[in-house]
Amino acid sequence: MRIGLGSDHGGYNLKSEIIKYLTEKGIECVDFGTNNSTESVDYPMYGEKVASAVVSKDVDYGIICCGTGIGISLAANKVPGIRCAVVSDVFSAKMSKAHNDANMLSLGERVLGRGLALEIVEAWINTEFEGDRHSKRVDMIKQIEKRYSK
Ligand SMILES: O=C(CO)[C@H](O)[C@H](O)COP(=O)(O)O
Repeated sequence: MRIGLGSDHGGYNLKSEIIKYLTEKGIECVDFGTNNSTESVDYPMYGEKVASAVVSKDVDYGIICCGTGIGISLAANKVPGIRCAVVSDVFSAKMSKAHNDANMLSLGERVLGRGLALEIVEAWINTEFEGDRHSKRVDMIKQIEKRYSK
C-alpha cells in the first residue's frame, strides 16, 4: 500500500507522526508537504496535491491534516473522484471506508491527541469497502459529481 500525505502548518506535526507510524509498519509514504510547522501556508494547496495523486493512482490512498481537518478536506473533496472523510473517532474511521469507500482521510491536529489519531489511522487502513447496498449509494454520489462537472 502506498499512501500520500499532506498538511498545512497546523497539521504538520500530526502528519509527521503518521508518516513515522506508517513507515515503521512497512507502508510506503509519499509526503506532499508542507515541510515545517512554523511557516504559515495555505491548506487548499496541500489538499489538492494529495487528492490529485489519489485520482491519478500515483498513491492508493491519501491522509491529510490541518488544524481541524476541515479546510483541507473541503479542498480535497473538490477534486473529482475524491471522497475525503474528516474523522475524529475510530467508529467513523471504519465506517468511512466500509460504507462510504472514502479514498482520503482528514484529521485535525488541534482536535485529536496523537494516540487517538494513530488509532484512527490504523482502523482506517485496515478496513475494506463492504460494497453491496453501499455501492449503489457511492455510485449516486459519483452521479451527483458528474451532474455538476462541466
Ligand atoms: O484548520 C485549518 C483549516 O481548516 C487550518 O489549519 C487553520 O485554519 C490554520 O489557522 P492559522 O493560520 O491561524 O494557523
